[in-house]
Amino acid sequence: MDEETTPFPISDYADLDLSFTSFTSSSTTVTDRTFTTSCSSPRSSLARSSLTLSFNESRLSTTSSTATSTATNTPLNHRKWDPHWSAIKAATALSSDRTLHLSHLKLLRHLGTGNLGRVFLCRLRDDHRDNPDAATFALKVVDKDSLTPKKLGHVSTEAEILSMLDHPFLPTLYARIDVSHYTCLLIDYCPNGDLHNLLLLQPLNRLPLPAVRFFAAEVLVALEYLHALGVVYRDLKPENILLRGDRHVMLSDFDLCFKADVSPAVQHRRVEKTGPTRRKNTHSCFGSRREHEEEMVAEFVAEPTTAYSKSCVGTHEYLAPELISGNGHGNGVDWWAFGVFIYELLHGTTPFKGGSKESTLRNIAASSGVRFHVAEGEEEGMKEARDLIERLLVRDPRRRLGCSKGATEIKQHPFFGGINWALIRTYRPPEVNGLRRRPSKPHVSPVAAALHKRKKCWWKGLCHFVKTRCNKHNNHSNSNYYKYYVSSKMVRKSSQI
Ligand SMILES: Nc1ncnc2c1ncn2[C@@H]1O[C@H](COP(=O)(O)OP(=O)(O)OP(=O)(O)O)[C@@H](O)[C@H]1O
Repeated sequence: MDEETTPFPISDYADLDLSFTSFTSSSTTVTDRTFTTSCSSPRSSLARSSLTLSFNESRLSTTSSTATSTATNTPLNHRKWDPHWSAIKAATALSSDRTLHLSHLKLLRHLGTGNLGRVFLCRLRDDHRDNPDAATFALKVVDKDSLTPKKLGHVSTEAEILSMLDHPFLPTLYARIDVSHYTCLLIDYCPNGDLHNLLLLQPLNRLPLPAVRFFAAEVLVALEYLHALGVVYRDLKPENILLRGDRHVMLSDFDLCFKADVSPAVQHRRVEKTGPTRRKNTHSCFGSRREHEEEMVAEFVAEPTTAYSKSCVGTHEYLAPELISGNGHGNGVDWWAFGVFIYELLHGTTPFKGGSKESTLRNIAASSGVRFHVAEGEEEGMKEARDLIERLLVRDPRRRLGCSKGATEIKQHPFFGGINWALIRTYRPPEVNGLRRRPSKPHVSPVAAALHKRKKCWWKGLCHFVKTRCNKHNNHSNSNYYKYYVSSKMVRKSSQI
């Protein structure tokens, strides 16, 4: 969107008034699939049709402790050159405390509304036209006054988890800005929507198997990282898988997570070597016999083994049986949800869906595995996909794939055969309906960009000069004609550069 045409009036510095009147979400829908045991407050942000954030930031920041900004300008060493951090650094270089404030940001568009607040597309006010993506972010704005204490707890959880993350398939928290009764979280913007919307664009709402394998593999890696931090996600579903500009995934929504202790360890496992050269003949006094060669493999296991929670949260169709029974659950709920997730990407619906939410819960509680309709001449890899889903949707978490050794054992399943896990972030994402590769923009060197800027300034100056001269000498001149003349000249001029 062209920032000059943004409909949102935002005053420049002192009195910051972020007022929004239009709230039709362009590409996202708010689903009602999320389930928590809490009830909404009457002042819930969802119930309101518009939002106005109106406060004086400068007054607050000098007189009150409620205006704080954290987590800015502290990139980890390996991310020092991330263009987003450089853009923030450049934008805050002139502020006295070198931290990011809301006045550094310009809101461009409303992206969507969740249980806790609204999310906006925003960019740094400083012009970064040579790399506009670097200055673009998503800002989650939570009005704390409108939330119940339970939901306020979810906001804290989300902010805490976000501040821990440093992974290509998870959001980076660039800044947390607390002003008045608002908490604002600045994270990566994902311009390609979410997997739920992508599914809706597919024939029969199903993704082709290679695309399912790709998205599932990336989600698996992200879940593995979360588990290694001791975080149980508990809200896996296509709606929460956003797609970045490069079409890789980004998990979002961490308000339902819970945190547990982890004790990562390297475990050793004996495996049989395969292949024709892996057998050897041994000779003894009892004759000769063929033996299988074995080798020890070291596996990194980092699962929150002591994770245990009793609260029933999540999305009906994705809830694991132990979550519904309320007898306590651990990280296994994520592996159950992972099975439902792969099923939904492949079949366009979830396996236990009933006519109502209650019947869905009953179906899950009574489930004894998942049944498939096996079609003739099915796609290659479907057999492996079915097997993986069956091993994930196991009622008893102790027997469920992933529950003893975590993601490692899921990665070894034949469905993911051939994936080089260490390089997955460099894989080219699948091209499916609604998610095509954009032709890359021609690279403009910084020198050419600076030259272009100078030429534009020169041309603007000339136009201004001509305009003032025309006004001075010809008060009767047709200003429409002048505008047409200048703008058509500018178009021609700029297309030459
Ligand atoms: N980083 C982002 N980039 C682009 N769009 C986003 C981003 N984060 C959120 N959105 C959009 O904004 C909407 C609201 O997001 P939000 O995380 O607040 O709530 P939610 O996903 O509906 O979940 P919940 O209600 O459980 O918090 C989402 O539906 C999503 O489409």
